[in-house]
Amino acid sequence: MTGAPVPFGARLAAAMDEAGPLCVGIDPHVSLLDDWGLPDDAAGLREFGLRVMDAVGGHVAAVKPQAAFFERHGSAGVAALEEVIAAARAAGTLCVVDAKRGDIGSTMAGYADAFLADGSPLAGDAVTLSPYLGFGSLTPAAELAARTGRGIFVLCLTSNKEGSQVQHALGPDGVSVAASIAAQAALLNAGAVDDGLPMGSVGLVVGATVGDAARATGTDLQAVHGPLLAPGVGAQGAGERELTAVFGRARRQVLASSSRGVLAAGPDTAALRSAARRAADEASAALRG
Ligand SMILES: O=C(O)c1cc(=O)[nH]c(=O)n1[C@@H]1O[C@H](COP(=O)(O)O)[C@@H](O)[C@H]1O
Repeated sequence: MTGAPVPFGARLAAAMDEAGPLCVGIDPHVSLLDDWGLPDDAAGLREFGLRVMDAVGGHVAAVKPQAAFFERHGSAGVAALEEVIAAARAAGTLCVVDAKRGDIGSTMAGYADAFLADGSPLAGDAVTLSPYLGFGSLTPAAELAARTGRGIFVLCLTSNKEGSQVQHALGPDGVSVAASIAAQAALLNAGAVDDGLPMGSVGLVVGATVGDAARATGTDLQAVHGPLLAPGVGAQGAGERELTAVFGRARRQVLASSSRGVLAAGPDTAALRSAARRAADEASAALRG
């Protein structure tokens, strides 16, 4: 007899306690493939992703393959992404598939099946989603994630400077888009709070580069009671100081994410692993101290 799956938020909290609050992004940029002596084709992507998994699998809380780089090579690239997701599963390392999907509700159900259903080759442990067709349009994904013990990370305050155009905008009620997204995520996590879980499974994406945007937009990150995926560490310039400043009292919920900052140490396995270790130690010092 199998019981209900352990919810993603609880699994992530345990993984962060054990390995430190770091996610290694698997972003096979053409320039990195070149540096690693790999071809810019599906076989190169596969090799790149599996080498990263070999180096960091079992050593970090999570990995985050960036779907865009795999999709560049069509179905063969997507097959390589599926292999990387399977390798993360085999290593017991949580996998956030960075696909940033979002569509009207009935189509969203299709994306939900692709990235969150048991048995789907593209399903990791969580997926990144875009709420800009309305937070409610993500309901099919939130519901399926809850049923399968997976998680979702909803874009809230993104690390790019253009994001503020949309995310800082005020609705008719005077509430910013970012604050409204955070409040709706908090509602979905209320059950986890009631159940005494360390975190809910509905997370937000909040870039480590956003400065005081949470305060400026009235976004209560701590009240989300869910994981906060924080890209922008490393190559985009954020470090320990920024992580502490951006997240303040919400910092224990944060999963810092670095792609190029770690990947630049490759292709040597030991060098990649120690770059990930250093990044995890920095994230721990900033977020857990
Ligand atoms: O959802 C994301 O992960 C994401 C959101 C965001 O606001 N900013 C951001 O950089 N990302 C992703 O995080 C990764 C950052 O890569 P590096 O800048 O190389 O660490 C890329 O895959 C981005 O698509």
